[in-house]
Amino acid sequence: MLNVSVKHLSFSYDKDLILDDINMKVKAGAFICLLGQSGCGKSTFLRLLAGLEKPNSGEIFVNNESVKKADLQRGVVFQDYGLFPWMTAGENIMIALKQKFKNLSFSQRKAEALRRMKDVKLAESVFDKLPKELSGGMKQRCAIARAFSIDPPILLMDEPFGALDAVTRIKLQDLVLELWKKETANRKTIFFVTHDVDEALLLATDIFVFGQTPSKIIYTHSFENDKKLDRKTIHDDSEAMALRNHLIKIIHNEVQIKSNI
Ligand SMILES: Nc1ncnc2c1ncn2[C@@H]1O[C@H](COP(=O)(O)OP(=O)(O)OP(=O)(O)O)[C@@H](O)[C@H]1O
Repeated sequence: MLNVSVKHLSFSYDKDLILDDINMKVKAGAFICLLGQSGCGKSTFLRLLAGLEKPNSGEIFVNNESVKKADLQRGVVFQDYGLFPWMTAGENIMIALKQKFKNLSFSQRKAEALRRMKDVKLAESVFDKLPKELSGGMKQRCAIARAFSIDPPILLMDEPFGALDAVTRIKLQDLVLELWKKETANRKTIFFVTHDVDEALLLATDIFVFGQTPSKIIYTHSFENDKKLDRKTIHDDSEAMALRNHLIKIIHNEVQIKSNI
């Protein structure tokens, strides 16, 4: 389990300042949801966490070690699945396993890939199918299986369910929560970008809201004792409803807020 801290992080694309002095302390095993308007820099922030971009100033630390480049400690799941189109679903998982577990034989990797597919409720027959033969939900299950197969202590998820229909989205939200919760001793620290406040309320132990560019963190909310809301509470409970409405107003600049941190 790994803690993450972000200290005075700033980042520009050429001359455009996108992230301006971002600070964050995240405890190991937290489920962090990142909210903010389109274009505010959430994906950019995830790319910095992944080590795919370098900050102009400031640093990201994972257990006090500065992030300098991408590595297998941080897995990534993208909205567009990121599967190699020329490989079958099974091969997409096996190639990730090969990177991480170099000593596994082919049959061991195949067995592990099948086990990971079962975890995300994909039938064995999907193993030999190409991504183009799968529905969006199946592709995303495959991408999730691949990310979990290398067992990264930190998982970065960039709007993973943004392209899916409502029912599939609900199923995959439940699946990710189930996978995250079942690792009680070694829970992953998840950073999850979403536009959807309800999704954040359902998944998050902590919510961070980014303002518009140059973006700062303008609001945070942590649930006490990592208590999680269920779907019914989000829609029926007055406190949860008030938080939901408040978050929506903050994201859409309807309330003037400097920062609550
Ligand atoms: N490779 C790039 N080169 C130049 N500018 C970029 C690049 N990637 C993103 N940007 C710009 O940086 C800003 C932040 O983009 P980013 O994708 O991080 O925002 P976001 O909050 O994730 O948006 P969305 O919610 O729409 O995905 C935007 O203005 C975008 O146009």
